[in-house]
Amino acid sequence: MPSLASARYGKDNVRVYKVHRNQETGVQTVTEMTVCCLLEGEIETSYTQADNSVVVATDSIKNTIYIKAKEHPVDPPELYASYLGQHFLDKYPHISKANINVIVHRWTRMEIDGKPHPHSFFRDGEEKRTVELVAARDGISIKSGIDGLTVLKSTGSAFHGFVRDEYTSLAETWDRILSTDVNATWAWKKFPTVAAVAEGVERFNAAWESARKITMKTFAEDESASVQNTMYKMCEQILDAVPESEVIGYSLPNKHYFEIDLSWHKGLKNTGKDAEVYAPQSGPNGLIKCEVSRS
Ligand SMILES: O=c1[nH]c(=O)c2[nH]c(=O)[nH]c2[nH]1
Repeated sequence: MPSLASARYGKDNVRVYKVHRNQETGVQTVTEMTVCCLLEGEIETSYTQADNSVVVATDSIKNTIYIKAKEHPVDPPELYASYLGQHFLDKYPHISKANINVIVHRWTRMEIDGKPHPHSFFRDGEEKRTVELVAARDGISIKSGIDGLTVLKSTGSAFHGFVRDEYTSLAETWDRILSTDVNATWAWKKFPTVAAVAEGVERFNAAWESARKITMKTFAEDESASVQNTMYKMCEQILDAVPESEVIGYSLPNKHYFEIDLSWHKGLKNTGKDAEVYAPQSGPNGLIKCEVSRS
């Protein structure tokens, strides 16, 4: 006899834009996000018995996403997601969990003639700020993150000493190109209430800035022995910088740049210390992940 093992539903890809207009200075500030909201609870009969009396329509969920963005600040996204998630628990007794994902897109203020422009912005990269939040009856779990921060260093990275056997063709290297699209997350200790999220709310933007700085500084300055070792150093530092974080995670593709032997053409030297022109690879790529927690 089949039984419903798990179920959640809601609205995905809800695009939201909010502007704040400072009436005194005339300066406007904008936020653009993509929101996903999926509900769980006593909703089994909607699947098993066509009982729609337990269904908050996904259209109403979409409306709620807009209304909560109007009623509350959307910066930081962790606080907005908390208000949104808690709303579904407060309003509908049969809903036990609201899973909220927020992706914040970059709109960076333009500088015109050396001055920040009051209402014009540009997209300075596809990097996103992310929030994965679960609002439940026993509290609010939040994982914040960075996604799609593309970085490259042209030296200061090595990879040697790895297993060599009859499957190995990769040469050891003491100087290689290192490039990746950073996905980093930091999970917060559970918050008992929205009020606890709101109290000391500066923690969220401060953590995002620290994580971003640590990621870039460590990437740039570490004499990397491997992706594994460099990412572990990043995790250690974020745990230190963000005392309320519990688990730091990284997922890093190793985007390969291959040397090209051009010696067949007039003896051109383009390998080893003479390598200048490389072939960036779109795949396959390495994929290295880890999570680091406090022991
Ligand atoms: O930093 C690296 N880690 C690996 O595990 C690995 N494997 C590989 O082929 N190249 C690399 N580079």
